[in-house]
Amino acid sequence: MKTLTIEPLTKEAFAPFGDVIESEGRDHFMINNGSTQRYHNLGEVQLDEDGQGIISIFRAKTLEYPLQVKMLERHPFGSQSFIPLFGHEFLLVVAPVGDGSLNIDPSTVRAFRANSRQGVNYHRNVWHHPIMALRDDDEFLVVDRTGPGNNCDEFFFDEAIQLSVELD
Ligand SMILES: NC(=O)N[C@@H](O)C(=O)O
Ligand code: NI
Repeated sequence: MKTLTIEPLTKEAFAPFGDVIESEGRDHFMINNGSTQRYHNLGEVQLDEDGQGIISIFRAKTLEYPLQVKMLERHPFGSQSFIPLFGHEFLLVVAPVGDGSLNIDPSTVRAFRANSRQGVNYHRNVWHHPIMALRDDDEFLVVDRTGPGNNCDEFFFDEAIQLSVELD
């Protein structure tokens, strides 16, 4: 069974999948008469012409680890971001957009661990596992798309991929 190695989340490593939302090491400029640093345009909100951007909160239970990754999903009509509200680390499993077909090469699947000050923004059609909290009832601010059409494709692997992780 393929086992994923969990990589630390960095802007560079995650670039094929989307944006890392963080202030550490990022450019900023002063606003509000010098009282506030603006870390500008950290992520791109992507929408189709019929979509509407919305803000939600996800309260997530932890999954059973080690996790058998059986499926990934993608959102063809818009990006989806997850920003932790309680400052806890969380896990990501992703795969690149590929050729656009409803298929994922298991060798392209990667896992990342977000530190306590990072969020992510999955770009349109980037394959990802549904939110994987590492604390029960953890909460995430979610910016994504609502509108007509089915905005969630799922792909199930012939053989599950193992994700082992040390819980806090
Ligand atoms: N289904 C839903 O809104 N959540 C997923 O897209 C997810 O990535 O957690
Ligand atoms: Ni999603």
